Amino acid sequence: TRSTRPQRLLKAVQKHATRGDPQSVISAIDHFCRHSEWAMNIGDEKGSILDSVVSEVNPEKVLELGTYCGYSTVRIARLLPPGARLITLEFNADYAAIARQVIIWAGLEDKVQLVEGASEDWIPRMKEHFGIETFDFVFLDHWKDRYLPDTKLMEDCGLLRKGTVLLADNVICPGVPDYLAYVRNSLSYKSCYFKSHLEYTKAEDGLEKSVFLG
Ligand SMILES: CCNc1ncnc2c1ncn2[C@@H]1O[C@H](/C=C/CNC(=O)c2cc(-c3ccc(F)cc3)cc(O)c2O)[C@@H](O)[C@H]1O
Ligand SMILES: [Mg+2]
Repeated sequence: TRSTRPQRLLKAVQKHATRGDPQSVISAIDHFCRHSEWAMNIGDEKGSILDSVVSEVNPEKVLELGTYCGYSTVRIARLLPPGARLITLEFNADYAAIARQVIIWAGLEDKVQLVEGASEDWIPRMKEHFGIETFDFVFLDHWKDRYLPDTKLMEDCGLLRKGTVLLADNVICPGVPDYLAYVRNSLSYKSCYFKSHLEYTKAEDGLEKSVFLG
């Protein structure tokens, strides 16, 4: 049977990227998506904004919602200081399998814990299962109608502390109107918009950075 797009993306990484070199993995995926097949990775333009926010926060504990093929997982993990940890949640077994291989090819498996499961099931278990008190940085890039309920769930589970940074992809395209209204109007967040473009296209998209005020 015909291979899937994530399988072809992984093949491109294993063919063109140097094992243990995260930047070459990032470049191989961006080349594949720009010249072969579009895929919903954050991409190089928004990815540079993600890099700058991660570098500014310099987080010890990171949560990513929606691993997909692991592109943003690699972008974030490559910037983390020694001892820092990234937990990424992915409930599609096929995508999780591809992402695991991409993360291993980048040589970042020691910094990343990929959990195969749904955010709503695992957010409430972060403390007892992973010994996580609070997260320093959260990247939201899963189903767009889940950004808001999962943010409220993280608040209710006490996983956000004064200063935790939430960074949300696709706030324009496909768009997350309910989430945007919440973080921009809530007195518990200081929010700002980074205008950019939808990955590998000229369409407008952007990232919303929201700092939890406690
Ligand atoms: C049920 C909620 N909980 C979840 N828990 C764990 N993993 C989850 C969850 N939801 C979704 N996922 C996973 O996250 C990923 C989903 C991402 C959804 N992203 C998009 O739809 C998206 C879509 C576009 C896009 C933009 C313009 C288009 F014309 C077409 C597509 C661009 C993007 O950057 C996107 O992120 C998948 O790997 C999915 O299996
Ligand atoms: Mg996205």
